[in-house]
Amino acid sequence: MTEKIVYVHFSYDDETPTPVLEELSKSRNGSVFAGLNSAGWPGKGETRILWNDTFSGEGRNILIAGAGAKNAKDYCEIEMLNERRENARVAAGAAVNALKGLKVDKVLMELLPGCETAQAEGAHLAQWRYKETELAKMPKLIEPINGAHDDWMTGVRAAKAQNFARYLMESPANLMTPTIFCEKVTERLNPLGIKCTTHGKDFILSERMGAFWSVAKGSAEEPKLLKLEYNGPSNPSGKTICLVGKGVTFDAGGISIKPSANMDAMRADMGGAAVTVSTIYALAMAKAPGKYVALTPLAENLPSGTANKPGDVVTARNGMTIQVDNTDAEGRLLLCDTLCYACDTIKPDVIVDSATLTGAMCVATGWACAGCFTWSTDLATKLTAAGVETGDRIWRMPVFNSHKKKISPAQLADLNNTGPRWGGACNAAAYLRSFVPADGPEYAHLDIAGVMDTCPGADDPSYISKGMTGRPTRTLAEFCRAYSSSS
Ligand SMILES: N[C@@H](CSCc1ccccc1)C(=O)NCC(=O)O
Ligand SMILES: [Mg+2]
Ligand SMILES: [Zn+2]
Ligand SMILES: [Zn+2]
Repeated sequence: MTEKIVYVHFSYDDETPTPVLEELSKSRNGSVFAGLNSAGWPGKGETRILWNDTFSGEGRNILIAGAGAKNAKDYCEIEMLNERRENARVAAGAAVNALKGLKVDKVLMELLPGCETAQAEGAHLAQWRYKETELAKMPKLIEPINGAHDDWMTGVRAAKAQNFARYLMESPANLMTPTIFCEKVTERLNPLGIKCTTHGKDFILSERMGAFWSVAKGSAEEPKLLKLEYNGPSNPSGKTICLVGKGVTFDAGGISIKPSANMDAMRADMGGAAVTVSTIYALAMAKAPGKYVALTPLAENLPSGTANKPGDVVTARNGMTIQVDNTDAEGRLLLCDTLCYACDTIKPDVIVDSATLTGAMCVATGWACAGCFTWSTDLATKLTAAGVETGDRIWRMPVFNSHKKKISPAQLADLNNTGPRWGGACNAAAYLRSFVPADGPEYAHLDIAGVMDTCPGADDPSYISKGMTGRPTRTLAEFCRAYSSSS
């Protein structure tokens, strides 16, 4: 059987083609424009398919996707986006989505100058599915027709890293336990020269991580602390970046059990760990400069006879005592010990943690962006700038001493692991901040609970199919690249 190929081209909102599409139509006696005039030119993110266009010479399957406004800005202040590149991501994704179930072997995509990376990202993020049977319905191969192949490959790698995070997050909790997570990550990352070290229960206890252990002891699954180390070919900044990611492979809430509706989504409560390891994966695939260490504490949060009970007091690695009034606020218990461990043993210049930490973050910003909590304006600016480029945005949130006062002191301990509902994401950030010494590394906490999965019914962002998103892997990788490249 002959290979089924679809050529993908682009047009703009004012019903004008790209120069390449214009030439193509001319060479086919105007057949493409004739087809588009009949079908109607596609709007942004829409597609039209001209099957077996035989008007002149060789028959060709041609898909035209709408790339939005011709004069889209490189920085749109209202949307805080590189709009031109985001439009390219959306258009490339729409093209791939439109070919679902049509038994397409190969997509050959026109490259838009300056948007090659974004197109590869949109196309390859759109192509990915968790289920093999669904993946089989998508176009098998996506290749560029013309132009900057290196930039295209940069996008292919970025999408591959985010798709790895999606795989880790989407996997059912029985198939992605702390042990399996470490195995899967090591299997994928070790061949790229990333040192992967898995620590178990004994290490966690011997390192006095009492808060982390208090959550883990409620489950029969052994907790793990996974450490990744990647050194690029050079390190222009001379700095060490440490990434930390919450890895709760299932969060039932513990004794403060969650409602059963949609509890299955809590298989992705290890999203912070997934995007953290996938960022290191992206950097290593790109042979990016810099020195990086990633730490992901992994455990299950279940109700059981050995689980934390509301009111229990546990002691963190730094000696601080914590009253566990809500066992569902477990992420900060894993993270606080890991932050202390990072400061003590790695002594990094900067720490960025990622965590599906609070329902309050979902309420605050929904699916639009991750929340960034930091006392470093420089770090907030750099993280925000990375999101503008990748289209996977970061928004700075407040974390003040007034938030800290809501959780400390507790009645029976130095800190409470929960506080008032109001400002819940900020209160959690203030809790975490207490574990990074003021004279220690620069520090930012990303609450990624809102961007964990897609927006039901709205497919937001459009180039990511329904389910767990792997966000903001590409933004973290972009931040790391920019941070490590600056002197
Ligand atoms: N696991 C965290 C966050 S749960 C937030 C969420 C819910 C549904 C879909 C996506 C994310 C947790 O348990 N936090 C405790 C809390 O917010 O009270
Ligand atoms: Mg999972
Ligand atoms: Zn929880
Ligand atoms: Zn959780």
